[in-house]
Amino acid sequence: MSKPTTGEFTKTSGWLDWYEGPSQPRFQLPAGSVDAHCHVFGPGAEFPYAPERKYTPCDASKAQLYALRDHLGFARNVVVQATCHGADNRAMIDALVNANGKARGVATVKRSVSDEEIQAMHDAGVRGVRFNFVKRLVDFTPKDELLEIAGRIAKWGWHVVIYFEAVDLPELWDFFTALPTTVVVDHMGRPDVTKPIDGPEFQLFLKFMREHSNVWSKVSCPERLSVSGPKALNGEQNAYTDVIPFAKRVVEEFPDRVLWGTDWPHPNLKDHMPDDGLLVDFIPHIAPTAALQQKLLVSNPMRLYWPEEI
Ligand SMILES: O=C(O)/C=C(\CC(=O)C(=O)O)C(=O)O
Repeated sequence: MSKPTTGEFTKTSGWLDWYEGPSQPRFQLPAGSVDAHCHVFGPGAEFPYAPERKYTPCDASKAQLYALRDHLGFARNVVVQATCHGADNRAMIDALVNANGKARGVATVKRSVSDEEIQAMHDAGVRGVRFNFVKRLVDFTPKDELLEIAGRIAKWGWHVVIYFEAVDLPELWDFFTALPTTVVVDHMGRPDVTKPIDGPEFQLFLKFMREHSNVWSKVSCPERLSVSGPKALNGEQNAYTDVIPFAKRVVEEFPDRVLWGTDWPHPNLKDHMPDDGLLVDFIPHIAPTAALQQKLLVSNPMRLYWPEEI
């Protein structure tokens, strides 16, 4: 992979660029595996970052993303609109239409989006919208506006991806359970992994999935959730052990409703930038059997993003 660039934008202070020269994973991904959560950033010179953004990243282009896909052994990607591009989906869509059908996308849209625009995004490969409730990333959007969007995109068979932090789930519960589509939670709703897995916070998340069969979860981002590490660097084969019980519980209890993604280029990490090859080696710790791996990496994402091919 080529080096990260910054273009004409100035990166947020302390920004960590994605890891150059990731290792070759020891874990061999099943054929047809999908990286179901990753982003493209710009390049800013071609697709400028949104004026309302809360951070300015280093560039992370479609070519660099697809080089990583091939290096790690993934077959396909789901490119999720990142907040640094606001509701301007051009960089994400450009990545989709240049992927030979091997990428689908999740967009951010405003209430003002037209049916023609939704149809054009659908034709490009978009299959969902993302509602972000992480306060450091976005300004508040009224829930009636989001519900209206969810109702409209449901007609295209799209789903809603939600990103929130565990402490906010009680307050968001009524809204989330009113959504009319499949709902995909980013990074297990960001559990605090220093709290007990059987404590009220994570149990509420499990109840959310248990009582609502339309709710799926990405069991991604151990590098973001981990407190005690060790970090996926320097050949570490047992990284992020504090996250394993949480992700494994979700995979084992809901094997047909889980997805996995690299989260490349790992926006806003402050502590370290993981070696993506070692992140792939984390997968068998949370999905220990071949059957669970097949569902997590192939059957589930195919059912959600490429149902016409199965
Ligand atoms: O990459 C992620 O999923 C997480 C992010 C960034 C993000 O969601 C965005 O900018 O849209 C984060 O926690 O900063």
